[in-house]
Amino acid sequence: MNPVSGTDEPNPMKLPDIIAALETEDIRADLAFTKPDESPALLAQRAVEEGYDMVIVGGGDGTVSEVAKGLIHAPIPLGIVPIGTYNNIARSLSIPTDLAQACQVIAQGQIKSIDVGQANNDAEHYFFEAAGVGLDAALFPLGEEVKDGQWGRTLQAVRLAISYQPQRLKIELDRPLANATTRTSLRQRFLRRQLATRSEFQLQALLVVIANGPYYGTGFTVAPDALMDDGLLTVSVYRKFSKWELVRHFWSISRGQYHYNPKIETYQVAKVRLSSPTKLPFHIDGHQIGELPVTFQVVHQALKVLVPAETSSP
Ligand SMILES: Nc1ncnc2c1ncn2[C@@H]1O[C@H](COP(=O)(O)OP(=O)(O)OP(=O)(O)O)[C@@H](O)[C@H]1O
Repeated sequence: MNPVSGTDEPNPMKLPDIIAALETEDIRADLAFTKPDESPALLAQRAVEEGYDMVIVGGGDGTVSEVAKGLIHAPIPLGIVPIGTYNNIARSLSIPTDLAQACQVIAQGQIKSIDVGQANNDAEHYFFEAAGVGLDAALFPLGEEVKDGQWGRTLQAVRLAISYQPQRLKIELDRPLANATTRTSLRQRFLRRQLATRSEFQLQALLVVIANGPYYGTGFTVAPDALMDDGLLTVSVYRKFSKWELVRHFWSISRGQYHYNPKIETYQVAKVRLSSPTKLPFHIDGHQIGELPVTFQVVHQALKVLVPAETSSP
């Protein structure tokens, strides 16, 4: 459990309720708290080695993803008690935020093997929500401080967003465009006819989001149709957006309303490579970890998670 995830009452005060809810479900758990400067992935790995039946994480997306990293390809599942601020991973998996209901899912739900994203085939660089290149990668370093209500940082983020220019990018998909296209914009339909057999293209874009699930960041519905178990990442290319359109779009997706916009091209692939003639950073789950070129790929069914029984995907 992360004692500081979320913004409401301190998590240790929720502990008696969580333990009682687990006991009601006949689950007896040993408890460990996360530390600010130590990845809880190690705790999860140790639990696997010591023969525990499952690992239950109480925390937000940062904590859930760190614990999950320790369980990639492990034989035991992850149970999630979402007590973070946005809980995108839990939301993507239809796990309730009510503590008792979340514990019920852990006891009575089904085990689902979900996909995980990976950057550059690097065992250190898994992602669960989304990766990105362009404006959001530039903004994410400011994100945590904005989340903490530091208004100076918010102003800095707005200034950066307004002055950010579209970037030249080369996008290489692992399949021909015609096979990667989901909902089609006019340009996509044009591409589909003209370039159906091509799998790479060059363009200028404000940002490219590579989503594993529907939600990321501060609760954005970024890829409403993304499933976490289909072996595919959803690549959304934001082209020719005016700043005003972008603000409007992100405002509405932060409120769960996703409107299909013909200026967003969407592709579904298992692997995508992005490169650029300029130095551009990329992020995974909000952490800026390197510069282009980068290859993102899906690791199919990498993680076992307890989700509500008989719920259709994600
Ligand atoms: N014992 C601790 N004391 C202080 N900070 C901690 C401790 N354990 C973990 N952290 C920090 O908590 C952060 C992760 O928080 P987490 O993402 O779980 O919550 P959140 O930000 O409220 O939720 P969400 O990501 O869903 O919005 C990491 O930055 C980590 O370093």
